[in-house]
Amino acid sequence: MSEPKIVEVKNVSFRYEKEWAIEHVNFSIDKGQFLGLVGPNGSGKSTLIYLILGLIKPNKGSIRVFDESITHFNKWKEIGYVPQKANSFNTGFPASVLEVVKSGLVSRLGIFRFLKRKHTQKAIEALKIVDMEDFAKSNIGELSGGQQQRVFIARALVSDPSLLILDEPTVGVDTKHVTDLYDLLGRLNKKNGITLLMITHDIGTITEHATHVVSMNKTINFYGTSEDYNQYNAQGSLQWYREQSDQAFVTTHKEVTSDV
Ligand SMILES: Nc1ncnc2c1ncn2[C@@H]1O[C@H](COP(=O)(O)OP(=O)(O)OP(=O)(O)O)[C@@H](O)[C@H]1O
Repeated sequence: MSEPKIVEVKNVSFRYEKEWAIEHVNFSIDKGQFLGLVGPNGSGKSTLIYLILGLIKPNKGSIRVFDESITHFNKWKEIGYVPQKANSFNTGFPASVLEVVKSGLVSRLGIFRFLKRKHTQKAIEALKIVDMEDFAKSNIGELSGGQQQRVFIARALVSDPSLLILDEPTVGVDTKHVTDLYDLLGRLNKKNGITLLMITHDIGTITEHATHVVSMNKTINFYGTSEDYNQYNAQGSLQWYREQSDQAFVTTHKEVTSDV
């Protein structure tokens, strides 16, 4: 029997007011995948993430996370979330790196439980994963954009999630540190076994890091492996889909004729 999906989005449509923000979206994420979600501004990427996080409800279709309907799901510690522009603290922001990471242990129910020593220990462990333990006592506002982003990843990792969702983590991070950030994400995925879903505008480089890609503009234009996405881009969508349907025809034809 195949393993249950980590995320399963089935025929989902959502509108904020009159306009549909996303329509008939279908895709799933298996355990261990690193899925890059790409698309132009306003194409519905963040909306899709809010739906997966249960923050808004689909008007049509259904979503399952960890093999449970999103409407009943309550194991939120399984999901770490790094929101868009998390790294925008100014130098005056009065919180230490350790405090920011510990705040990731506040549950969605708002129970404030993070003052215990073991929680400090958990936060330090999360900072170690992102190579930021030396900055535990620093003020968050004193760090660079890339360093702040690592702290926010540590904040999302502090509850040991199996799925990490990141909304454009490379925005505001300089080129050298973008490479470091991708190395970190690769390590979390391959070494720590964390499934990743990441919104990005790095269309040129995402396939070097992600195993799978969803490209959307309200509806899904492409969903498949990074290898196939490179071919899809190289050939143009029309040619690519033509070849796919030709191949499907040949396969089906072979199956049918060999059955005769
Ligand atoms: N709270 C809201 N109320 C009404 N419309 C909204 C709201 N949030 C987003 N929208 C609209 O929904 C559509 C999808 O927006 P969304 O933020 O999901 O796109 P996105 O792909 O994440 O964009 P970006 O790459 O710019 O972050 C856009 O047309 C946007 O204007």
